[in-house]
Amino acid sequence: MAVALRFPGVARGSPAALAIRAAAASKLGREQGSVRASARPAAQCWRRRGLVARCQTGAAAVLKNDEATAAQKPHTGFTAVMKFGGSSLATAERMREVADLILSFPEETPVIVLSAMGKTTNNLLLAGEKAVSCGAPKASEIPELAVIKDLHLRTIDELGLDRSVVSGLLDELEQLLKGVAMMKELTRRTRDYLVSFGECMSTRIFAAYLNKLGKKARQYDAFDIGFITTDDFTNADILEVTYPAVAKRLNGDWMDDPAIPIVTGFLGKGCKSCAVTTLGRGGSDLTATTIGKALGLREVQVWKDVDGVLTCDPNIYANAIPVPYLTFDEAAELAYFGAQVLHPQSMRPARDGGIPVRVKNSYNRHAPGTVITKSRDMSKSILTSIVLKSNVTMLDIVSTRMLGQYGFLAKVFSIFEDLGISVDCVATSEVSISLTLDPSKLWSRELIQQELDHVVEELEKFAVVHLLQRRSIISLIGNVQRSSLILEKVIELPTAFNVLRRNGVNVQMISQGASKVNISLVVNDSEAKQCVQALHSAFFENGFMSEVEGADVPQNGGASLNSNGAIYGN
Ligand SMILES: Nc1ncnc2c1ncn2[C@@H]1O[C@H](COP(=O)(O)OP(=O)(O)O)[C@@H](O)[C@H]1O
Ligand SMILES: N[C@@H](CC(=O)OP(=O)(O)O)C(=O)O
Repeated sequence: MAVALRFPGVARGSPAALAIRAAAASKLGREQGSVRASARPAAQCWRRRGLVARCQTGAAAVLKNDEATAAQKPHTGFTAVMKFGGSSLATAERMREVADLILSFPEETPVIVLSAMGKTTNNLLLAGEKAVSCGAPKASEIPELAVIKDLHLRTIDELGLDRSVVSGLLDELEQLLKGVAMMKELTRRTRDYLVSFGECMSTRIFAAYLNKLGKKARQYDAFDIGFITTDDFTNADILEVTYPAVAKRLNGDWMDDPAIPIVTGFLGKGCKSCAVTTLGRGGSDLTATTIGKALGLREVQVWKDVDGVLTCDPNIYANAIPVPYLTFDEAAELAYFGAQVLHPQSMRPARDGGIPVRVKNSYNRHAPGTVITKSRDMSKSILTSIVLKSNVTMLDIVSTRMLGQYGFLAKVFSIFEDLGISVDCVATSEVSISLTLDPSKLWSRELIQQELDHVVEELEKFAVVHLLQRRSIISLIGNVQRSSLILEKVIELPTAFNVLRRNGVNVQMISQGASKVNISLVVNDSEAKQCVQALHSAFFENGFMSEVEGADVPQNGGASLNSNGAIYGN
């Protein structure tokens, strides 16, 4: 895969372009011919996987991805990324503690990634929604704006900083809300610009505070240092060009004038629009792992308000316990299926770069946390965590044709493809299929009832369709090698299903993905929490794990269910 490195102001064929070409080639130990340096006029684009990035004037050296990253890594004084989420930065007191925590690792030269303070992102979104209908004269009086101003100014005062650190941004924010109020609309693009104020303010405050403590720090807005994304506002993807650009900027600045970088999480710059984009809620985790990969660092630490990744969401069940080790695959699956603790995409750069991720508790810094790596000793592991994803839409589709007809599944999936709707869990037989629709995709596309009706209408041309809403997916994230044991436990007496039945829970679908890291059960939303609690007790609290540890267990493909999934009745 090729990426383009741009060097603004360097003309094609100029001595500088030739020098870049020669330097890149020699760095890679390659023939000069394998590296192309060229100049391109402003507004010309380079294309990658169909995505187009508009670039400034500059020369482009085309290298392979990993080589490009290597070429950008002549030096790094940096050792790790430390990311702190909103829950770690809720007040001035918390900012002090986080600064103290960072300074308690004098051996580290970290890159710091910060989210917005506390609930600031939610408050910004609420303020934006209220601005749409309140009328321009009232925009300054939106209560959430007052909460945001109060939190940030109070924090500045309590930390003994100058209010000018954020006063300009607060004025701009108020102007923006007035603009939204005048226009009476909040587009996704404006929404991203609006929420960016949270991270822009928290990083400025924190950098100023570290400087005040005598630790030299430099604030960065991610959209200004090479975080280039797609233009999918509110849910943008990071483009490959980001890695060399970010490495070049952070390493370059460090070499010129060493200072701890304090980078805004969650934000990027759209490749075509050049506007501020966001990476989806919780996206600062992804910013952190992206920087970790770009700089080839030893590890990425994400500091939260819990003792690591837990066996289930502690808000659903207080008996959840920390999981000490996870693989990238397990963590990605866990995040994708709804564990709010990590951003679903955040494991990708870490896995690609082979950078371990450590989930730690900023309120309990000595707790060991969770270490996420490429592989781990799975010999004693069975079930790792139970995850709940609520408000899911499920479809039961039964072919009206006889058995033996081919093309049924293909037809079903081509409809979803045509309508651009993403499917989550699937369980199938030859003539019927149950599936759930990915709610995050529904949210980001704001899929409306009309569209769902359209899906059903299309499917009804060749099938009987039941649309079932307000369902929950309960995902059992577990050991690849012992999925059959988990299934036995789920299905057979005297365990989980029995527990579920005793609790009157009707399991409507079971699906086991091909990766076998994940077994999913679909139940009604109203029964889901009770179901998670019952499963947690059955698996984690009744000695089951220690009972089966080391037991001679059959490998994949449990007798009860087809490994590609099966409908379990309704
Ligand atoms: N399996 C889980 N393990 C740990 N935390 C979880 C899990 N599922 C949900 N959570 C929730 O995720 C929260 C931490 O994630 P998040 O709010 O994104 O933190 P931060 O804002 O600090 O990045 C926890 O407070 C907890 O309520
Ligand atoms: N502030 C953004 C981004 C983020 O990552 O936040 P946190 O780290 O607090 O989950 C959000 O609330 O979505």
